Amino acid sequence: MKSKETPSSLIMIFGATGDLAKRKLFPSLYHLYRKGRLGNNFAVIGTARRPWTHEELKENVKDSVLTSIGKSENIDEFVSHFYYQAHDVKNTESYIELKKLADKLDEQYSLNGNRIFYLAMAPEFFGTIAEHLKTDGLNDTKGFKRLVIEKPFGHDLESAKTLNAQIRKAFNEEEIYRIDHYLGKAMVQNIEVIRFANALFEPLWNNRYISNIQITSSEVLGVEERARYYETSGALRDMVQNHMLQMVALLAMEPPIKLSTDEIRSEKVRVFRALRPIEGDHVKEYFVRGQYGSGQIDGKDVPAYRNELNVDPASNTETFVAGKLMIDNFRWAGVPFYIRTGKRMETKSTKIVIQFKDIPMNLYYNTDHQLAPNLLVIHIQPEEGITLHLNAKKSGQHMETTPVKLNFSNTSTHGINTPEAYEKLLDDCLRGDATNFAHWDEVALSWNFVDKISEVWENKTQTEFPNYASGTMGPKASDQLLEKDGFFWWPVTDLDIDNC
Ligand SMILES: NC(=O)C1=CN([C@@H]2O[C@H](COP(=O)(O)OP(=O)(O)OC[C@H]3O[C@@H](n4cnc5c(N)ncnc54)[C@H](OP(=O)(O)O)[C@@H]3O)[C@@H](O)[C@H]2O)C=CC1
Ligand SMILES: O=C1O[C@H](COP(=O)(O)O)[C@@H](O)[C@H](O)[C@H]1O
Repeated sequence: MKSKETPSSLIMIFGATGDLAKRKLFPSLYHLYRKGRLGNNFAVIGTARRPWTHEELKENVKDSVLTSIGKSENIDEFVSHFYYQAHDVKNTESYIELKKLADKLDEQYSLNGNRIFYLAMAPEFFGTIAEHLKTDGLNDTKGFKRLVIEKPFGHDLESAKTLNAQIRKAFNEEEIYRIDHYLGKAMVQNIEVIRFANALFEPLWNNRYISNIQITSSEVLGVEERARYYETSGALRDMVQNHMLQMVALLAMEPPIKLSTDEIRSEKVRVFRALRPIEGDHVKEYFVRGQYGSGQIDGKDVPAYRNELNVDPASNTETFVAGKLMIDNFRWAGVPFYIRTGKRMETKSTKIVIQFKDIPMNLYYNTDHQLAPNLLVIHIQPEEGITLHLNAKKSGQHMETTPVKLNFSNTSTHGINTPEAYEKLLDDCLRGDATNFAHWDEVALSWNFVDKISEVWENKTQTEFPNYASGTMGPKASDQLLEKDGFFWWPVTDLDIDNC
């Protein structure tokens, strides 16, 4: 559970010259500082190989924050808390220098030995850094020690186990914060509240009333500069193993007995344990993979995945996945959870559609329009909110129905901008709340599920790649996946709050 006190802490960012630090971490720390969530007893050490000075880091932090807030502001006081130490994570001696600086700042800012180590670096370094933090005494202080680890947490179950064993030599499970930034998104956090704080939904949240659940997370961007990583990952490892399965778990879990980290995590783990394994010949029945071809985005031509920088021209990597997940427990027996995610799709959107079963008898059957099913749409991004699709009487003399929508827009209610996911997660970590981070058991079970699918895909080259044009919603087979069950993907753009 979250502590209400403003913590004092040293925050050490490994990979401080990188993209994540610049685009997400520095601005998030600034927002926390502005809101008084960081207090004044903090110091940040940025490290990377580049021979920057403290001043160069400060300039970079300034630039990143001002770009992010889009206006000029005096942030010198905030920036004065930042320090830089050039450091190669493979070099033992530089940890000794790092420790000296950390101990000095600890005293200067009265940090009580509290330390957060944020690994914003390529995953191949995670294990080495964790080991050095222990052997070189950086985590040997009297305060709290927390290790924040970026994704991907391994490449498969085996490598994830190896990594976990490495970091567990230096940190306890309670000290490890495995980031899944979707768990910091306002509306992902809202799933629990919608379900467990509304008498209206919880009684209906089961296979008696829900016919299917659809989760779409589509991106317009292509692979950009990340092909080296993405070629070894693909959409299944990049998005499904973590973000998509985490959303499934939050939608499907039983109500926890209380809102503690352990209780929530244990309910999510039970969902992963109930996930029907999809393996061997069943993979093609339940899962569809796609790779984008060339096409048009916003009227501009974009290249096929195989023509992107650093991509193998015969690449078998999937940039799109659609799947049907079954949760074999009492609550969800028979209810498909459809997921789809991909790059270079028509629109940037993450939405969850809960489709309720039709009413038992339609009194209005003979009117012009057949009754539309009730839908609960949870808008995760870019807009944040909920829409409930109902049927009402059309105004006029006749007894005709018309679909109506009840909207709640999170952004318009709570101000212009809800906090960035990273801001919330950093705040949680500072306060020792690991609820919105992935526990090892969740990571292991989700790799176990995904490995069985990737095993089949890696052994069988997809001869039809590319199989969807950039700017579309994926391959035809993704639509057929639902059609064979008598459903269809609700078009995400039609469901936008603005279109209501
Ligand atoms: N960028 C993003 O939006 C997201 C990133 N992530 C994850 O965050 C992590 C970082 O990603 P990102 O910032 O994009 O990566 P970048 O490649 O932009 O940054 C990598 C950082 O690591 C440093 N580095 C590389 N090798 C060494 C070394 N031997 N010793 C010390 N420092 C080193 C680099 O600095 P230098 O060259 O100066 O040494 C740089 O600061 C990855 O795990 C990624 O998967 C996750 C979600 C989103
Ligand atoms: O983790 C990742 O997520 C992003 C999508 O995140 P979003 O918050 O913009 O939806 C994805 O582009 C990236 O490939 C993946 O590594």
